Amino acid sequence: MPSPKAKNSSNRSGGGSPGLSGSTNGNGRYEFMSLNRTPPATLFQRQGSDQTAAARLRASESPTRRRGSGSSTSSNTGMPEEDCMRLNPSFIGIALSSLLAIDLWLSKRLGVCACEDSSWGSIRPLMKLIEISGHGIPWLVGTAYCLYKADSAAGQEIMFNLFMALILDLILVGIVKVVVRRRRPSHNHMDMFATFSVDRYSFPSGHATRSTMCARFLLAHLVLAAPLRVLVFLWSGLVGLSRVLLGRHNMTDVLFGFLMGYCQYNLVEMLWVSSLGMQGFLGLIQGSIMVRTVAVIGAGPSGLTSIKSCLEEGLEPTCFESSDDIGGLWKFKARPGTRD
Ligand SMILES: CC(C)=CCC/C(C)=C/CC/C(C)=C/COP(=O)(O)O
Repeated sequence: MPSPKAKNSSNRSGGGSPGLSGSTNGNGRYEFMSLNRTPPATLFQRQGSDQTAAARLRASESPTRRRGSGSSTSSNTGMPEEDCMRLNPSFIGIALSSLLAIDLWLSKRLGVCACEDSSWGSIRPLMKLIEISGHGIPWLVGTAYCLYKADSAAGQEIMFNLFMALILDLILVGIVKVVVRRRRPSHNHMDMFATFSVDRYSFPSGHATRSTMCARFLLAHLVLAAPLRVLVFLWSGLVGLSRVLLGRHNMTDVLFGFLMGYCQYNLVEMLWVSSLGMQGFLGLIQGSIMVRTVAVIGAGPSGLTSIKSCLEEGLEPTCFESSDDIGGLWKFKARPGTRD
C-alpha cells in the first residue's frame, strides 16, 4: 500500500506545477492545482463537496483547449498554443471591452438623476417630463388625432406615414432589444409608465430612436421657422441625454438609438405611402376596397363616360381632387357588401 507521502507525490505529478487554486485531499492535506491543467480525475472522486467547483473549473476551459490539451505547444514559450492566443486577444476584442468598460463607468457617473437622493435628484421630475415627451403613447395618440382631424390630402398623407413610422420604430426596437438582451443599468429605478416586457432590456434606447426619427420627420415635412427647427433638434438630443441622466440607459444604448432612429427615417422615406395607397389601406381597414381611380382631364366626354360607367357598376365615389369643375382625380370604392 503506498504511503500518504507517495500518494501526494503522485498527485503532484498528475496535477502539474503548484498553481493558483487549491483544495484539501482526503487526508486533510492541502493540494495545489494549476488552473492551466485539467485536475486529475481522482481529485473529483475524492472531493464530494468540491465537485461543483471542479466542474466549473473544467467548464471554464475553452473547448479548443480541452480538445487539444497537451497536443500542441508554442515552440519558444513551451506553453500550449491556445494559451498563447488567449494572452494575445485581438485588437478589436480589447477595444470593444475597453469601450464597454468606459461606457458602464461613464453611464453610472452620469446617472445623476437616477433617484431622488442622487446628486441631481431635484431635476428628476423635469427629466421625467422630457421622458414622457419622447414616449410612444403620446406620439401615437397625438398622430392618430392629427390624422383624424387633417382636412387636406397632404396633411393626411403626412400624418398617416408618421403613424406607420412610429409603429415600425416600436417593432424594430423590440426586435433588437430581444436579440441583444442587454440589461438596464443596475442604478435604474424601473418606474416608467406603459412599457412592454421587452423594455426591461436597454439596447437600444427606444426614446432615442423615436426622438431622432420624429425630429428628422418633422424637419423634413413641416415648414418651421428657424428657432423652431433648432428647438426640435435640441429636444431630440435632450431626450437621449435624459435617458442616461435618469439611469435608464448606458451611453452606447442612446448613441446606437440615435443612429438607428436616423436610419429608420431613411427607411420610412423608402416605404413612403402615397395618398392613394393610404386611401386603399384605410379602405381595407374599413372593409371596403378602393377599386378604381379615374383621372379626368378637362370635362371631355370620355372622362364623363368613365365616371358614369363606374357609377353604373355600383362603385361609390369616395374622393374627388378637383383641378376644374369636373376635371381632376375621382376615386371609387366598392359599396360595402357588393363585392364577392
Ligand atoms: C398602441 C401601442 C402598441 C402602444 C405602445 C406604446 C408603448 C407602450 C411604447 C413603449 C415606449 C417605451 C417605454 C419605450 C422604452 O424606451 P427606452 O428608451 O427606455 O428603451
